[in-house]
Amino acid sequence: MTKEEEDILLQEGKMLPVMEHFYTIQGEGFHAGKAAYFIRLGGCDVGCHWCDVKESWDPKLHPLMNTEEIAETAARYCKTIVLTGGEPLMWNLEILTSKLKELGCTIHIETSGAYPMSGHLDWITLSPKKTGLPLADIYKEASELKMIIFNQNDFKFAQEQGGKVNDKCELYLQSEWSKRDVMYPKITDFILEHPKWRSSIQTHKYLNIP
Ligand SMILES: C[S@@+](CC[C@H](N)C(=O)[O-])C[C@H]1O[C@@H](n2cnc3c(N)ncnc32)[C@H](O)[C@@H]1O
Ligand SMILES: Nc1nc2[nH]cc(C(=O)O)c2c(=O)[nH]1
Ligand code: SF4
Ligand SMILES: [Mg+2]
Repeated sequence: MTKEEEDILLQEGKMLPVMEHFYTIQGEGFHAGKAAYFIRLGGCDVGCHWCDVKESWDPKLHPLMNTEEIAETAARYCKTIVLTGGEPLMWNLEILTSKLKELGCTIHIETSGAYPMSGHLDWITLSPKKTGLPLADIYKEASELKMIIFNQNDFKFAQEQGGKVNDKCELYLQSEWSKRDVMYPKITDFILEHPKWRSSIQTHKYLNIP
């Protein structure tokens, strides 16, 4: 296949760069503890210096896979699918999510919101980043807001972003992993003062699962 032919299939969402796909337990946020099949798409230019999957950033390092085949594989394991990355909204998710819906799946997405929404998404986990702010449309659609706390300034950013989401959106503070010993005590104090927020912990890292 030529580069041009590949680009067309990517634009149409018929093929997608898949870094990895695996059956595990959702570790974070509202659905923590739930079995889910994760599809991690390559490609992200948001540039979080503490990102725990920097290997995902360059999409060229990840093989293009046939979208309908990846959907069929996922749905054989589980009907809860988590699309993540990288930044999954960099890609056209129409075909992937249509196929997953046809197979009876509920589709969750983990996103920074920095790219336009596409496809059929049942649960949107929005995790805004200062280096690539969410586009305006996603705030009214977000199911949960998951703010990463790396330092004290991030509480202010969390409150700003919390003011932009819809009323039904669940609000979470999650410490950046390497700062957890310092930041969870601060997150605890913050939540006791602002009880509409809840804490989220990357439980999969304690369980030693993907
Ligand atoms: C790797 S990102 C991929 C999806 C999307 N790019 C995003 O940032 O939402 C998945 C989730 O992990 C969070 N995350 C990434 N690195 C982290 C770290 N070092 N500590 C805590 N959470 C982290 C992100 O904020 C996001 O909520
Ligand atoms: N178990 C598990 N839960 C997760 N929740 C969000 C993740 C992600 O990287 O998007 C993630 C992940 O990588 N593993
Ligand atoms: S937006 Fe997500 S994938 Fe991209 S650098 Fe930040 S945490 Fe990593
Ligand atoms: Mg992760």
